[in-house]
Amino acid sequence: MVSVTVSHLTKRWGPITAVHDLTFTVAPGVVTGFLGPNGAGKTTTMRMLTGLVSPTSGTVTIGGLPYAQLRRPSSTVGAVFDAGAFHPGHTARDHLRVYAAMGGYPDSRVTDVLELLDLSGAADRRTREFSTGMRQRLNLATALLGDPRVLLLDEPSNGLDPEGMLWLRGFLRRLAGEDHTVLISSHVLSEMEQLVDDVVVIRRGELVAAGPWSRLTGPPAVLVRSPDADRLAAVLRDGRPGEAAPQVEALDDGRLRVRGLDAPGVADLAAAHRLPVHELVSDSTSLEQLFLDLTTERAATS
Ligand SMILES: Nc1ncnc2c1ncn2[C@@H]1O[C@H](COP(=O)(O)OP(=O)(O)OP(=O)(O)O)[C@@H](O)[C@H]1O
Repeated sequence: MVSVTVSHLTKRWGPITAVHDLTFTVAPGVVTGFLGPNGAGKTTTMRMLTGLVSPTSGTVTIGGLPYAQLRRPSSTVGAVFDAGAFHPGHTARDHLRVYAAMGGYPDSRVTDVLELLDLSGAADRRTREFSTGMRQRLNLATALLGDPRVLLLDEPSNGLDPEGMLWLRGFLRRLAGEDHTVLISSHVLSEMEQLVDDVVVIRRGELVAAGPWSRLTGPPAVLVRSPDADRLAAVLRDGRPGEAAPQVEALDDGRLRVRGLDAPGVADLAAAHRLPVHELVSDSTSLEQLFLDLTTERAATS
């Protein structure tokens, strides 16, 4: 099991401090989201993890060693940065063969990763015909040629459709389940909700929050709309016998925000009291708000 440890990492580009005194750990066996708004320093950090950019100060170790001291870096760390740097006339198999030869991996690995990434059927098609989702998978296949224990993905969800996102989610979950260490950056918090276990949030190159997703977001909330909101609020506040009372907040738009009771629980209580429910959704807007609160200037001054 290989952890990635970032310690007091700083990167200055001339007068710009892209990353400042950043310290965090990425654990194996979980998917960690690396979150921050545009320009926060995610790409710069990811590049420092793979030795593509050298830090001004601070260190990065992978399984206890700096990247430069890894015996076979591409069999320890696989990284996916920009999508689509393929020769348009090459087939997927051609592309992977070139990279396998560079890494010193046998051709059988090409067949393995094509299969792993659901690309066997497209192996002999030219990459110019590939969709965004297929390009992403070919990028992943390239990164996984050396069967690395650590996978770094910089904004992999860019341009992916819902089906592509669902596939990516399943794939990364599987890797984490096999004790891989997975770090995935994004500036879209809602896309990460179903995908990551842990988060590292940065703003202007500095750490804002790190830890399990659930600690960051607090208990999940649901939003419920009823024409009889006041009575429903009273019923929900009473909760279920023998359980902690849910928190209920009346919102300006007439809906109630409920914490401490899930959507089926809210629906069952409303039904038991014959109260009509016109809408019942999980509260994802609060996630975006949380992200904004964490990463905007207001957070810095409050
Ligand atoms: N090669 C470079 N030379 C000079 N400045 C750079 C360089 N690379 C990044 N920067 C600056 O460092 C800061 C952080 O950029 P970075 O690309 O790491 O952020 P990011 O969080 O990945 O953003 P995005 O989500 O937009 O990709 C920005 O101000 C950017 O302009």
